[in-house]
Amino acid sequence: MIVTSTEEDPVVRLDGVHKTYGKGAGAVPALRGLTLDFAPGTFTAVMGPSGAGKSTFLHCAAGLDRPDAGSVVLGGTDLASLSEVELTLLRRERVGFVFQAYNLMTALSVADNITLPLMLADRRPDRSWLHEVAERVGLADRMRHKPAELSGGQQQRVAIARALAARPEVVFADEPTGALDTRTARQVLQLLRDVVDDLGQTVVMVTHDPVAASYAHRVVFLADGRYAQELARPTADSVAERMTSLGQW
Ligand SMILES: Nc1ncnc2c1ncn2[C@@H]1O[C@H](COP(=O)(O)OP(=O)(O)OP(=O)(O)O)[C@@H](O)[C@H]1O
Repeated sequence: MIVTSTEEDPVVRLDGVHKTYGKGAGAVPALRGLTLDFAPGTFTAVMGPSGAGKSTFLHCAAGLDRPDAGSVVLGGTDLASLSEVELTLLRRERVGFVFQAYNLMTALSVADNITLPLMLADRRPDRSWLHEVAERVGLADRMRHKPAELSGGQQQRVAIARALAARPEVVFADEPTGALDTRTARQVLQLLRDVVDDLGQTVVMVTHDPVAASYAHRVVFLADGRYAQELARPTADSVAERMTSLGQW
């Protein structure tokens, strides 16, 4: 298990990232010189008080939005050097996403949802990898079902399988267990941890929940749009304690 890495290049590196919404008197600075990196094969939780810049960080890191200043390098590619089309392709082929609301296509089967990113990228599915992913998320016998026929936890596991299908360099998860009950949430979090430990996937998860964060190798705390501090080998208690020391959540 890799907890931190000093030798390998990070999968994602943000350096001095600034992002302000709006202009003039109404301008809201969301990121104010954020520098942060994520080593390969690690699971990082990103936390911080409301308004700390977590969503903005995720959008900039995943190439969904562009910083005003500073750089984001993903798998050796400086995102600022890419055109909009190239950025779309990078998101499709090199990044996986898991959202709170699953975001599955209701008309498609589980199997088609999982392979959708590959179809969009015009890539031939790697059958043995898809089989491994389906087995791992425990849905191999549900491939022909529609999302509405699955529980919330199962739908989120489909979303995780979809995120893994293209073997992305990094998976970004935004409150992936926010809509799930406690027991189901723990299963989904353990699944995320397992894909990191067993498959070497890199996962970055934004969360408000100290229990969710405790499944990560490392918790990074943001405050006022900057890196504030971090915690290795977190427990729910140690995360909750740090949260209180960072002020109002
Ligand atoms: N589209 C936008 N237009 C204007 N201001 C925005 C926009 N998006 C975010 N902000 C502001 O930027 C700051 C950081 O927002 P962000 O959503 O990144 O924080 P967050 O840590 O994810 O917060 P939360 O935990 O409440 O979701 C906040 O002050 C927010 O109001």
